[in-house]
Amino acid sequence: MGLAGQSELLRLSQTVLQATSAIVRHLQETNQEEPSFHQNSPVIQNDDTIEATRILLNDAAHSLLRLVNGPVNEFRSFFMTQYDLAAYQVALEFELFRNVPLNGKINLSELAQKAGIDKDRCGRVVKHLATQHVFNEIQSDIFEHSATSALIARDPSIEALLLSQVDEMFRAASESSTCVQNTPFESDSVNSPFATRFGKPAYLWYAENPEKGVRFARGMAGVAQMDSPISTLRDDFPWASLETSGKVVDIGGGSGHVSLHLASQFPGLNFVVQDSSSKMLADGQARLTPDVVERVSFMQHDFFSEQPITDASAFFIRQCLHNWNDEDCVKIIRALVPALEKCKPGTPLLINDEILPMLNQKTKFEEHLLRQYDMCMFVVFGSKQRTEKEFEKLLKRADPRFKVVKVHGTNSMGLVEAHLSHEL
Ligand SMILES: C[S@@+](CC[C@H](N)C(=O)[O-])C[C@H]1O[C@@H](n2cnc3c(N)ncnc32)[C@H](O)[C@@H]1O
Repeated sequence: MGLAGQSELLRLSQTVLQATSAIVRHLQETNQEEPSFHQNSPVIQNDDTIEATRILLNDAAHSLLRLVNGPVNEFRSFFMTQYDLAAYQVALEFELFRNVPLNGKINLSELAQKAGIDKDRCGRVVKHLATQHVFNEIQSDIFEHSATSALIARDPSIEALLLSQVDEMFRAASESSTCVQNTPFESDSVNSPFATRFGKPAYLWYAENPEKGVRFARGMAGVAQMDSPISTLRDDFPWASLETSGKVVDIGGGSGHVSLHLASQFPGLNFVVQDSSSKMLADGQARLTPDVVERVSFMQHDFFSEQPITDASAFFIRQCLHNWNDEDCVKIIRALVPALEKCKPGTPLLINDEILPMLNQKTKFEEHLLRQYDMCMFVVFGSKQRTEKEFEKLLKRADPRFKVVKVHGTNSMGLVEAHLSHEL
């Protein structure tokens, strides 16, 4: 029994019921069909309130099941997780998702033949996945897509994302403790599980394996669909308050998809996309649309070198610092100081990254998702996600005159606004 004499299990199940009822009401009020596992099932169109309800539901349902299952049953489900990944690895690598027809069905012999593998292992993999509603086995040895498997078949960026995770990242993750054993007090791209497995840091390995690099980059578009939508950025910061014709410098901006989006929303602003990769910059240049072509430019720049633009209205750096350890981040931020000293006082440095919550600031469900990214950064780059305080510490280490004036944004991505005081 809980503190108030009420059953904790019932309290959690009531939360599950209330949250589910709110979602069903939302579907009815907005004339949406309920989702099913069918391959053409609609997905729930959320607004912010329903998204908050979905999080509450997940948190309560997971806690409820964990309590009812108890630790032994929990570990019975967990300790073979790597074999779930093994099934995904085979299914993705041998294109089982593509080979099951959308809006049709296929028997096992034909599927194995198309995949070019033996019928026995093909069947075991698909049947394993079907137990998680990834594919439906509609009759013995006859399969069709489920909503989940159909997404992989339809969306190349999701397929690429999953492939790079179950291929190189899964292999890299398995070297995590070896990496820490090798360098117990040092973590960077050279001393990362990825480098332990592949012999070099991820960015060098991808440069030498361009087909995997392209797959990785395509997968990043899949991540943006799930977790770091750039659409919310428009409202996360008062961009329109920057001076007219102001210049926003998008540091490590890749091919500039964020600047292109913001430029289309704020016709009074100009953007300079900086990146070390000439390939990405050329890719962005080729994607300029007439409405922004005059206002978005591209510049090759290494963010460890002194920032050359000294008349910016804002410096913006998105999802770059989480790829680097603290020492490197301090160098990246410090390279901006001479430029900020020459810009107008109050010129914002905007750091757009996931922000790890303080204890109990978020539900366990949400914190777990964020900490999965943190472990991902450790495995791939020997780097980390940070709390607001950790960002503040980095800024102060780079220059004690930095002050965090506000943290914008309410979803998993935050926008830390820092100013450099011009007084000594
Ligand atoms: C995770 S991506 C983020 C891209 C973009 N800001 C976004 O949010 O989609 C990191 C970016 O940092 C760039 N990068 C890596 N090392 C760099 C360096 N030394 N100088 C400038 N850019 C660099 C990469 O080329 C890549 O585009």
